[in-house]
Amino acid sequence: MKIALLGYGKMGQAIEAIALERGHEIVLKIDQFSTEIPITQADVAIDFSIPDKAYDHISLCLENNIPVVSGTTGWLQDYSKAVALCNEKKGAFMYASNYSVGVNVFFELNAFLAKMMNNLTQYNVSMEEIHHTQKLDAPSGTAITLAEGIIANTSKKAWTLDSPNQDEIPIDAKRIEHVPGTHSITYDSDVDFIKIEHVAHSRQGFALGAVIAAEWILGKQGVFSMKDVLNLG
Ligand SMILES: NC(=O)C1=CN([C@@H]2O[C@H](COP(=O)(O)OP(=O)(O)OC[C@H]3O[C@@H](n4cnc5c(N)ncnc54)[C@H](OP(=O)(O)O)[C@@H]3O)[C@@H](O)[C@H]2O)C=CC1
Ligand SMILES: O=C(O)C1=N[C@H](C(=O)O)C[C@H](O)C1
Repeated sequence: MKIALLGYGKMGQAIEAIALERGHEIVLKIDQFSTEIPITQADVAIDFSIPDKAYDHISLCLENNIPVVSGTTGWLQDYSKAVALCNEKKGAFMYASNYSVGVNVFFELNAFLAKMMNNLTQYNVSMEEIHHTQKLDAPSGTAITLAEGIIANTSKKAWTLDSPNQDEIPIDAKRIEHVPGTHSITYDSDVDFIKIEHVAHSRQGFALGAVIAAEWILGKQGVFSMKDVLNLG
């Protein structure tokens, strides 16, 4: 498979290593200095860039009938536009806030736990995410997906980085050198707390998941998520 890497930073380079190991070819590497993107050289594109560029990358791919897998976070105000363009062009597009298998299992666990905790009003829910200091967005895309999982299964209506009101889930976004990605959810009461946590040891899990998603999307038409790729039962 001929892959275009739209964004060739920490994730782009981790994806390149795994894609080459799996027998693929990298035909384009785009960074902030790239002046043109000859996307039609590629069979599939993988976008891990910056929030301000993600929609431009995705729409360029869809306009040129190139399937695109995006992992860039912090651009979701344009997500519905990307979905509409994909449907109009009969293209193939996937976004996931986190491509690792472990986090996708964690998303399911989070939803299950939220459902159980819904009527237990003595518990207060909160979330913490920790990432490296170069991260541009806060909270992380993964934290937003986790918050959406809680909102869908409880009376909570929104998340906040500030002091929460009764309807809100507080998210504490911490930035610490070299941390690849840690997310935890805590339900605290006067007598105990329940905490679930996912800790990434490195970027390998995100990168492998993105390459598997790119292999999977080739030849398909539609708007997909990582849930479509993984058979979590
Ligand atoms: N969904 C998931 O599983 C994961 C998502 N992410 C997300 O992926 C994104 C990238 O993360 P990461 O690789 O760590 O970030 P990096 O900062 O290491 O890489 C970003 C890349 O985008 C490029 N870039 C910057 N400006 C432009 C521009 N104007 N046009 C084109 N490219 C540009 C940078 O170029 P240059 O090198 O020249 O600066 C760099 O190659 C983030 O949004 C992050 O949150 C990260 C991990 C997992
Ligand atoms: O920027 C990162 O590094 C990461 N970003 C993603 C996010 O915002 O959730 C996924 C992962 O946690 C690493």
